Amino acid sequence: MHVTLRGAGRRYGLGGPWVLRGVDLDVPEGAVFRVRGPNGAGKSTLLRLVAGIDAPTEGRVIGRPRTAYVPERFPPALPFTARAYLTHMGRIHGLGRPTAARRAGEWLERFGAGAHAGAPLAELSKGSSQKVAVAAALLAEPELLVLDEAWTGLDTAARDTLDGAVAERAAAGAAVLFVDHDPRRLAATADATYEVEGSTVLRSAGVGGATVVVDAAGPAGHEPALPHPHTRLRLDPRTVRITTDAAHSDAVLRTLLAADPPWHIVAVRTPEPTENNG
Ligand SMILES: Nc1ncnc2c1ncn2[C@@H]1O[C@H](COP(=O)(O)OP(=O)(O)OP(=O)(O)O)[C@@H](O)[C@H]1O
Repeated sequence: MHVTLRGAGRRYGLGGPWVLRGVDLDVPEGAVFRVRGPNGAGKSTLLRLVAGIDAPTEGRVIGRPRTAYVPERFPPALPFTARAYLTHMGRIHGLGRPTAARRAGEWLERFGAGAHAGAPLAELSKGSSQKVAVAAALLAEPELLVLDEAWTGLDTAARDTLDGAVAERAAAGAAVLFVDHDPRRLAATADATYEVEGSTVLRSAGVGGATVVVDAAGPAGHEPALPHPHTRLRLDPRTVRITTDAAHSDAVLRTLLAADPPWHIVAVRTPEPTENNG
């Protein structure tokens, strides 16, 4: 089962600014999608809507796969040991107690936290708490895995383990949506990148390939006719921001310049792929 956002918008408080608006996003089975954007753009907000732990202020979220969500900050002060917490989470996800307890132990071992199984959560280090948080998400074998900077605080070995576990879940047909500040994170696994920009969510071109951003000005209110794969964002009545991949950017520019009346190219830029913007 996949999850779809239709015209989804979220704002906090009465009359607060729209963090997200008019978001259409389809997260199909087996897809691994990265979400990028500057601090405060609304990435966590988007992930909470997709994970179903927050509801949109307007618009709809369609489909509710069995979901596991790892938040940016894991509440560490729960009155459980690591093993008991994981077993409890497994039970919530419908596992029998023996299976939940066995998987709890296996995932703690896999993340190099086996020694902490009997430790109260409140006494764990930040990194060890994070291992428990990702183990809790993985042991339920969710259909949708939502990871909000879940790698932060993990040691190198645990990061690699999480990369591998995400690839495994995707291969098993689960959908994965993640935010991470390392641009190389899951580069080989991710199918697409979505940019949260100006309260909308735009699909970037291929993850490995360069993205080209073209700002073009034309007659007020006109939409450029572009047969090439791209996303667009209206910046003002005359100006449209077109994002495409490098392979199509020349054709996009030619089409804009050959239009009648021609579009004026205001700016062309290639966002640095190593830009540390999540
Ligand atoms: N619960 C909340 N109540 C009020 N405002 C909120 C709440 N959650 C988020 N916001 C606001 O919504 C905007 C987007 O926040 P969000 O956490 O989604 O951004 P982000 O892209 O994940 O940021 P970062 O990269 O810093 O983690 C921010 O202006 C933030 O202050």
